[in-house]
Amino acid sequence: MEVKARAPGKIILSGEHAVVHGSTAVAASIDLYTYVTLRFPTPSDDDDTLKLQLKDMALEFLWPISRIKDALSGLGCPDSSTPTSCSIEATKTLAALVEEQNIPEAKIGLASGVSAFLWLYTSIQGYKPATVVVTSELPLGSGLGSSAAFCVALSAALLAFSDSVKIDLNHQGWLLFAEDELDLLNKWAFEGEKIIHGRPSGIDNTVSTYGNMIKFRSGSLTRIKSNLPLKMLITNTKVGRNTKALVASVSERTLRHPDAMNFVFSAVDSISEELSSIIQSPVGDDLSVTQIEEKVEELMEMNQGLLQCMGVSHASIETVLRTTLKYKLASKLTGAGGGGCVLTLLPNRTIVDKVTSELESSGFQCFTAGIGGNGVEIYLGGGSS
Ligand SMILES: Nc1ncnc2c1ncn2[C@@H]1O[C@H](COP(=O)(O)OP(=O)(O)OP(=O)(O)O)[C@@H](O)[C@H]1O
Ligand SMILES: C[C@@](O)(CCO)CC(=O)[O-]
Ligand SMILES: [Mg+2]
Repeated sequence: MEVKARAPGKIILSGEHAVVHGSTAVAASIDLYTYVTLRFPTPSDDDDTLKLQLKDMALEFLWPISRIKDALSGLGCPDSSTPTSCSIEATKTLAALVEEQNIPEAKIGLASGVSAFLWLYTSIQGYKPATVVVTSELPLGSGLGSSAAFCVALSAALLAFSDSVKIDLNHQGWLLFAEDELDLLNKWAFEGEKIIHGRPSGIDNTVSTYGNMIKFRSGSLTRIKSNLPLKMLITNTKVGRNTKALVASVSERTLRHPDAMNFVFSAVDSISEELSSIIQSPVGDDLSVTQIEEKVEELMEMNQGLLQCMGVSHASIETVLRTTLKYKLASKLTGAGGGGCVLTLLPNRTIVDKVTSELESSGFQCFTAGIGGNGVEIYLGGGSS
C-alpha cells in the first residue's frame, strides 16, 4: 500500500510577522513542492520498524516500533479525527527519540522537523511499521514555507490511509481532498508547524493546504483572486535562518515596545487590506495594469520598511533591495526574513536578464515560480506522475 502526497510552498505578499500578532496578511502558493511517500510493508516483508528517509539530504532515521510504542503509548491514544497538540511531556519524549538518531551537527535544524514527523505519524497512524520518504523542491529554511509544505504533505499522506478520510482508491492521477478533509488536514499540519515554529500564525500551512491566493487573519482565510498576472522574481540570499527564532525576536521587541509595535502591526494590517483590494480590482476603466503595479510596488516597499522596524531584515536582504532599486524595481523580504528569500515585483514591461545577472554576481540565486496553483494533492498506487 503506497500513497504519495505533494504540498506547495508559498510566498507572503504582505503581512509576515504582523500576522502572528493578529494583523491581516496576503499569501499565495507557488509551484515548488514537498513530496511525501508513505508505504506500509506487507507481512512477508517482516519489517517492524518506522523509517523516515530524507532523500535530498541522504539521511535515514529508523526506530523499532516497540521503542516508539514504549516511549509514547502512555501519553494518549492515536485518533486521526482529533488534531492534538504535542504536550511538554511528549515534546521531551520526542526529543529523546530524535536524539538517539545522531543527526549530524551541521543538519541539527532538522531535529524539529523529525519531531514533527514522529508526532504526526504516531498521532494519526499509531504504532504501525512504515517507510516514509521525503523530497523537496523548496530550499529549507529560506522563507518559502518548507516547514509548512512538509507538515501538510505528511498530514495528507497519513490521513489518506486513515479512517477520517474517504478517498477513491481507483482514482488515477493527482487527487484533491474534499473541503472538510482539507480542514482536518490543515489542523493536523498546524500541530506539526507548532513543533517547528513555536508560535505559528497558521498562514503557511493554510496556503499550502488550500492553494491559490489567500487573505489570512486570526486563523481564518478568505480566498482571493488577482486580476492581473502577478510575476515575482524570487531571490534566495542563501543566508540561513530559523523562523522560530525570528518570530520569538519580534515577540520580544513587542514586549519591550508594545505601543510602538502595535502601531507597526496595525500599519501592516492596512497595507495587506489595501494590497488585497488593489490586486482584485478590475483592470480597465479606473486603473490600468501599470497603475495597479505601481500601487503594489509602493505597498511592498512600505511593508519592507515596517519589517525593518520589526528587526527581521538582514544585510543580504538590503543588498538585494539596493540592486533591484537600481532597475526601478520594488522588493520585500518574504517569510520570516533574517536572510532567506526576497520578492521583487516584475511589472509587465520588465526585462529581467540584467537585474538577475547582477543579483547572481553577488552570489544570490534567482528564479521565478508559478503563483496561486492548487494546494495539497495525493497520488495513489505506487509509481508517480
Ligand atoms: N523536506 C523537509 N524534510 C525534513 N524537515 C523539513 C523539511 N522541510 C522543512 N523541514 C523542517 O523545517 C525547518 C525549516 O523551517 P523554517 O520554518 O525555519 O523555514 P521555512 O519554513 O522554509 O521558512 P518560512 O517559515 O519563513 O516560510 C527545517 O529546519 C526542518 O526542521
Ligand atoms: C514569520 C511568519 O509570519 C511567516 C513565516 O512564513 C510566521 C507565521 O506567520 O507563522
Ligand atoms: Mg516555516
